[in-house]
Amino acid sequence: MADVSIDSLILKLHDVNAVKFGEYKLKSGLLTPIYIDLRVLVSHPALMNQVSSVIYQRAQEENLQFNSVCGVPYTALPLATIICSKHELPMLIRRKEAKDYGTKKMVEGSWCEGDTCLIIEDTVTSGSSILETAEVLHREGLKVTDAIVLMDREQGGMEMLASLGIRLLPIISMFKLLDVLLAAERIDAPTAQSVRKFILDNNTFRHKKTNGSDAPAPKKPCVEPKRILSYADRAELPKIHPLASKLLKIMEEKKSNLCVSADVTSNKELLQLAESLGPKICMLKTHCDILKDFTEEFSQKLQAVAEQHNFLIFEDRKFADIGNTVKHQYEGGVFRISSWSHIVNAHAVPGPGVVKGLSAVGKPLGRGCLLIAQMSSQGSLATGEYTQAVVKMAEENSDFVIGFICGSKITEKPEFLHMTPGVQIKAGGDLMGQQYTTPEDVIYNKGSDVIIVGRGILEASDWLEAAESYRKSGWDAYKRRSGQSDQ
Ligand SMILES: O=c1ccn([C@@H]2O[C@H](COP(=O)(O)O)[C@@H](O)[C@H]2O)c(=O)[nH]1
Repeated sequence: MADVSIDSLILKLHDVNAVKFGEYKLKSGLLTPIYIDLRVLVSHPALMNQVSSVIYQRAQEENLQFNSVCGVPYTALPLATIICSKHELPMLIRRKEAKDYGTKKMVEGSWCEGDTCLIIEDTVTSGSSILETAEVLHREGLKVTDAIVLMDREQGGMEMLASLGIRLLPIISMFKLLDVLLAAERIDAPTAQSVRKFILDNNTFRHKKTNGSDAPAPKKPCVEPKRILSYADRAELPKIHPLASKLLKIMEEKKSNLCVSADVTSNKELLQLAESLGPKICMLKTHCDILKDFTEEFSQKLQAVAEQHNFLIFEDRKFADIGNTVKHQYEGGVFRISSWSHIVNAHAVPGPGVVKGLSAVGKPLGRGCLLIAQMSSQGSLATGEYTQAVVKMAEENSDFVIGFICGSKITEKPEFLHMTPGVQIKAGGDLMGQQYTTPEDVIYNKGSDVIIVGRGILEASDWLEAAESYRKSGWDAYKRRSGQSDQ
């Protein structure tokens, strides 16, 4: 990053009272225990310059291609001005109200039809201000694909914008800010905890989409919607990984985006589950280390059932060590996972070495890997900047990484598959922090591709009936999303 580290930037923002703790009202009317007031920056020119440099540097690091820059009025306007002036970039100004004289334009500046404009924002909660600006720019014939924000409150803005084709790139995310202020003893642990709880409890995207009849009608996207490719279209993409292509074809053929999480503890039960639910699923997820009697013979039988019913096996091993260690864990030991599992997954925490190690074993076998970009459990640290870094890691290793474990669509690249656990017919949770959302929410609202369901099926009195009901919900949501609903 630019001249300053993110940690010192956070402390400087706290010094100038741009981060306030107490009780404040958000644009939505909601009371919040933390308020980010970046309007104060105009009185601190050195800090203003530092913030502008960090934003510009982010655009450089991401290699963003754009023709102009537009700051969301008003706080981000001077930031955009400094960046454009220093780097001689064309700037556009979005008016909040049209003039009632002269040109009556809503956007000031010059541009050509089809130009791409980079949006800059100071703080994001729901993403609605960025969306309003993007809509105005779009009406003027401009494209918006990316927005850089200094402070992401991590309350669903990123997901909402992603669902409309705008990637949000945050410099500071709320959880990072809290960690830094806590470590520097600027706030105490109960304050940090109460803010974390507020953020997790008030996700504007999840709330709007899952709140049924109380929720306001979803805003019609005014940003040019990207053409929604079907699973079958995506299976034929020139850059698609062969295993991802195979899975997409299975999904289309079996009309199923259901992955059953086979969290049972004996070989016999697991084989029974695979045999009975095989026709309903595109993928079976295992945790081989919870089986009390795993044998190589069992793994061979499981492969035969997968072959017979045309589904893939995904061992949810969540590798998270250095490359050399995961290579051994994947290939050897009691489980010899690479010999029977088509897909495995990994945390990105160790850095790209974890993918290199797994890829050394899996790539020659035609296997694929999912990176864990988000988790369904409450308080997960895999959010914001971390999630974005995981997407980048996947893009850099797309010869082996075929997609993500995530809560919602996190990249617009159609070659990557999005798979979401924490799914039940009713939203809710368990006593150990698991959070559930519905098949409709995951596939239709959040744009994921595959629902991963465990106890929603395993605890039902009739596994087959429950699996069919999840298959149907997931498939109907996909059909509605791609505008092919026949309901
Ligand atoms: O973020 C994650 C990642 C993995 N899982 C796994 O999915 C299943 C979910 O089981 P349910 O019974 O449907 O809760 C389970 O195997 C987890 O290990 C997840 O839940 N969240």
